[in-house]
Amino acid sequence: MSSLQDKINLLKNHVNEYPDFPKTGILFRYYSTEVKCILRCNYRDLFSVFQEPEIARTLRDVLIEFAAKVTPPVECIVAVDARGFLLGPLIALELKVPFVPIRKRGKLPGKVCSVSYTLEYGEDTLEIQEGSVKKNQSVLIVDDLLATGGSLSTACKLVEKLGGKVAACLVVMELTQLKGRSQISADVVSLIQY
Ligand SMILES: O=P(O)(O)OC[C@H]1O[C@H](OP(=O)(O)OP(=O)(O)O)[C@H](O)[C@@H]1O
Ligand SMILES: Nc1ncnc2[nH]cnc12
Repeated sequence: MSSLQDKINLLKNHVNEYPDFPKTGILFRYYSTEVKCILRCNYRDLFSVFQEPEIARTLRDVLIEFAAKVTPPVECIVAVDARGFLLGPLIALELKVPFVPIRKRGKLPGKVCSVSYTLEYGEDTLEIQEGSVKKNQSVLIVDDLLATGGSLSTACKLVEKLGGKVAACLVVMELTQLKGRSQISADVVSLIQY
């Protein structure tokens, strides 16, 4: 039986990396005022993990192990468009709690709550459906990757606007040099750090 660290190392070995995606030298470069330099980050593709069912099963098991330990116990899983949707429902089904999506602007029907955030060039908006998270519900927010923290901190704001309590954020990968976790007041757990 392999240890938790063995499983995480196995996952790390199955995340494919691409140096110049989506565009050579332009996207996935981050300006961080903290470290006062331009960082070029390889694109980390979580989909490669899902090409091998045994590795995907390992990812699911590890995420569930972390999610089950969150206090107060998780009552709702929220995940961020789009790669977060690979993970959120897997955990929600096992924990027998609802799954709620946060999507990019204009993708969710019905009444929505919106929060905008700044990107290196421009602005983006994330949305959640009104009433999808209940008042005081203990929420776990899930995503594949934490970079600058813009997406995850905006997701926290949306959950809080609906009256939910962010118990923790869980990501598979964290680009630590970008210090994204400093944007988030809730606990942040990452499985793999680069
Ligand atoms: O910490 P941040 O700087 O906000 O970056 C992290 C976000 O970037 C990626 O999503 P992306 O917007 O590329 O969308 P996708 O999942 O639809 O590919 C990733 O899935 C995270 O949600
Ligand atoms: N380096 C990266 N790889 C994959 N997705 C990302 N989203 C933001 N930065 C990323």
